[in-house]
Amino acid sequence: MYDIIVIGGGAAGLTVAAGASSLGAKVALVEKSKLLGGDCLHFGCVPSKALISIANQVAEARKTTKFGMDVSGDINVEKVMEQVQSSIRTIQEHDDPDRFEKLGVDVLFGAASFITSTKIKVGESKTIEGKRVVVATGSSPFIPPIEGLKDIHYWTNETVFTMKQLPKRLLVIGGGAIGMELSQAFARLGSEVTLVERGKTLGKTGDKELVGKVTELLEREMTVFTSTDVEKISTTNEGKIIALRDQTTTFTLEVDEIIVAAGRKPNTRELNLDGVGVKVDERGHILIDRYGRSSIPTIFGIGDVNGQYGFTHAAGMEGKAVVQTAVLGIPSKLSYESFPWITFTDPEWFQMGLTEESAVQRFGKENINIYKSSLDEVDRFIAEHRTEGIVKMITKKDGTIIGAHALGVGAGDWMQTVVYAVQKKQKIGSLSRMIYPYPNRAGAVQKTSDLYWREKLFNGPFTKITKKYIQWFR
Ligand SMILES: Cc1cc2nc3c(=O)[nH]c(=O)nc-3n(C[C@H](O)[C@H](O)[C@H](O)COP(=O)(O)OP(=O)(O)OC[C@H]3O[C@@H](n4cnc5c(N)ncnc54)[C@H](O)[C@@H]3O)c2cc1C
Ligand SMILES: NC(=O)c1ccc[n+]([C@@H]2O[C@H](COP(=O)([O-])OP(=O)(O)OC[C@H]3O[C@@H](n4cnc5c(N)ncnc54)[C@H](O)[C@@H]3O)[C@@H](O)[C@H]2O)c1
Repeated sequence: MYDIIVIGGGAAGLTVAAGASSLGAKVALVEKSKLLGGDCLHFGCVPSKALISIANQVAEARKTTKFGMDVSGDINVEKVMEQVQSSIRTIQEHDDPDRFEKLGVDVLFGAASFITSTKIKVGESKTIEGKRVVVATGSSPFIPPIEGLKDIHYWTNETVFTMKQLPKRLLVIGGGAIGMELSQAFARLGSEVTLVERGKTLGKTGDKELVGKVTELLEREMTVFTSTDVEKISTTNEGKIIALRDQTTTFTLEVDEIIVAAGRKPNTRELNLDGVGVKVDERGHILIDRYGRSSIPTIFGIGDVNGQYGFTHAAGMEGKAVVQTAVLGIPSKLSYESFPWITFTDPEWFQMGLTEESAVQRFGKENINIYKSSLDEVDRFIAEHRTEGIVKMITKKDGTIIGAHALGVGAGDWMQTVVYAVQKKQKIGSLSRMIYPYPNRAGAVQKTSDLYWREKLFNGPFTKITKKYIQWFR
């Protein structure tokens, strides 16, 4: 009898397996594919960031023509993907089954499903038993029911990182994080990209002002259609004919290849959750309480499978909390307070907490302050000719940060200071009091947080008092 059975060897499952066994629990980790690491390593974060980095290098190299460099020619995508795969292989070593076996974890390969709430079938014939079961089976690409799509070849995040030929004309369906990141990467590698989003905006949950700016920047490199549906796809000798419909008209487009990035679906179908009484929502996500427990309290659902926040760092946070709850019996809440994420477009888009719209709705306009700086006011970005972007911080009247958003080169890194401040319950003023080595990019945070003091100085009684004091001191 295991103390814990973990189903799924991705970001969430590996965190639990390593954490639980290091506390001395008897752990089994079951993985359906041949390798540990999950989506993030094999088809997600790692290959996409490797691809984005190469695409950005190509874009930067092309810019050097204006300094007299002779940069021309086409990209060999097979070679690009070789480098992408080599990034995966290097990180894979960290997720080697041997490492987990050495930690005391029994690693079993095969698809898992529930027989009872404590008995798990692995592959065709093996059965194991555990006091607690953590389901961390992740998610897969959702393929929308578009007429003609299933009859043609298309790419998803599970296949695209093995592409061998750069498409001349590429359609990307879906303007979420995957769609935005991959569209820009392929546009920079040399494809003519059309990005189609059926919703009103790209990155739908974002702060409206930043969504507008990201869209504007992407539109410089590709065609973007929002509020547009793909109605039908057919093929001819020349390519794929895409029938599109926006709010007023229908029109067609011809492309060579299609990437589908239209959302995710949880991997719960084959688990027999229904058979053991684990409740799921209408899309199949495991319904959990604030400790990550399902409707059967000894069964947990963490990572993409619970449909909360589809990020590796969410899976990690949930995994750590569940180790404490399931192994030590000390309930630890999953906490999404001050949860940040980054869309790795260039420039990067950082988001944390409330947007301006949601803050106004929640607290009322009169109860919040908005502090904004444009990157064309920050020396480093000016020096580098990379002034496209903005920092926006939203606070309560007392300076408590309730939202932080940024678009800018490297924003994902330099906005981490704000994450730390929020987690340490520091107000916006304390960000202004730090020393920022000149001219680092985090200077954009300083510039924005300085606005808080400036406002206090000019709108409060402080200047009147200091004036009087200086007169007296003279
Ligand atoms: C293109 C792309 C880019 C991304 N970029 C980022 C990023 O930059 N930053 C970020 O934070 N997040 C990113 N994500 C999201 C991130 O990849 C996921 O949030 C993360 O992988 C979720 O981890 P998980 O453990 O829940 O699932 P996974 O990592 O998918 O792991 C689930 C594992 O369970 C296994 N499994 C499934 N069913 C069974 C079964 N029945 N029995 C046994 N094993 C099973 C699977 O084979 C898999 O190994 C990206 C995702 C994609 C698709
Ligand atoms: N940088 C990152 O952290 C990062 C990067 C990539 C992915 N991810 C994770 O992966 C997941 C995002 O995946 P995604 O971008 O596929 O999903 P998503 O749900 O974020 O976006 C999918 C988009 O496709 C649109 N769509 C759906 N059907 C459509 C259709 N028929 N025609 C046109 N548009 C259509 C939806 O309106 C939606 O905006 C999230 O969990 C995200 O957190 C994170």
